[in-house]
Amino acid sequence: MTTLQAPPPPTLDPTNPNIQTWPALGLTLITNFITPAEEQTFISAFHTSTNIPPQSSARKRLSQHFGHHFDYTTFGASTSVFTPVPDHVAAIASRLPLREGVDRVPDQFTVQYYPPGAGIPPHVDTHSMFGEALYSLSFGWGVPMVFRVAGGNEARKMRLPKRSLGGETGGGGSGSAVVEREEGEENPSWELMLPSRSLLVMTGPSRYGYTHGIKGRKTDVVDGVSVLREGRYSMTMRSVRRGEEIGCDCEYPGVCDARIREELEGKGGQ
Ligand SMILES: O=C(O)CCC(=O)C(=O)O
Ligand SMILES: [Fe+2]
Repeated sequence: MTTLQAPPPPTLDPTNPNIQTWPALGLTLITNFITPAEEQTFISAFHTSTNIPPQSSARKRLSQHFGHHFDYTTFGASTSVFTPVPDHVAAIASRLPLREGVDRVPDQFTVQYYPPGAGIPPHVDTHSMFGEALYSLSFGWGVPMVFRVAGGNEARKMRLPKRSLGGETGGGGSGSAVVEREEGEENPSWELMLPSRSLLVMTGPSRYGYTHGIKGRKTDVVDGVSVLREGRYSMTMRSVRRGEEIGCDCEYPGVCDARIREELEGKGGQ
């Protein structure tokens, strides 16, 4: 059991107590983003759907995809596997906060179920394949998400010839390679509680220059009280980059797949 390390203080929206932002990080958390009734719809839909792969272990994460599936070999969107987006998912997508002229309505959706105790290793979602804004809706239960400044260790792992793949039971995120942290490397990190029915929006530094992950543990300390985790669900929403849009010019070349590809191709003498 680990105690939460507090995130930097948020900026509060004077007109809406549900909105907390960290402008320097490009991070926003909106509580009560969906109603309890919508949450129930999502949970029942997940359990009655037919496109969830068989669970290899009751303790592992389960993923379900809508739109172009996430391809765990390219870390991008599948060009061939597509599942139509159900109405309850499209309804949420249509009310996401978009920055005018910058963000597009997401067209790829990954619903994941985390049994109690399950987590997701720290990772950086693939920069080049998806639009900047990543949206994650939490439901069923609240858990803390760990953010850590991506450093040399992440950069090294991303340069390995064969990266670990996160499949249905996943190592890494549904949008990335796994980044395991090595001992002795302690970049600044903190945990942000993602309450059930909240929406997290990652842009800028939190999207490109930080890893995010969820510790696999049975208990969380919330407001000083130890609570047993229950099953948590999330829906990650991304917009797929296509053709000329694929690429990235972020300020974090060390953990940018587009830059790493260029660098490795350069080394290969092309
Ligand atoms: O469960 C979440 O909130 C985040 C999942 C995630 O990071 C991913 O799918 O890439
Ligand atoms: Fe992720």
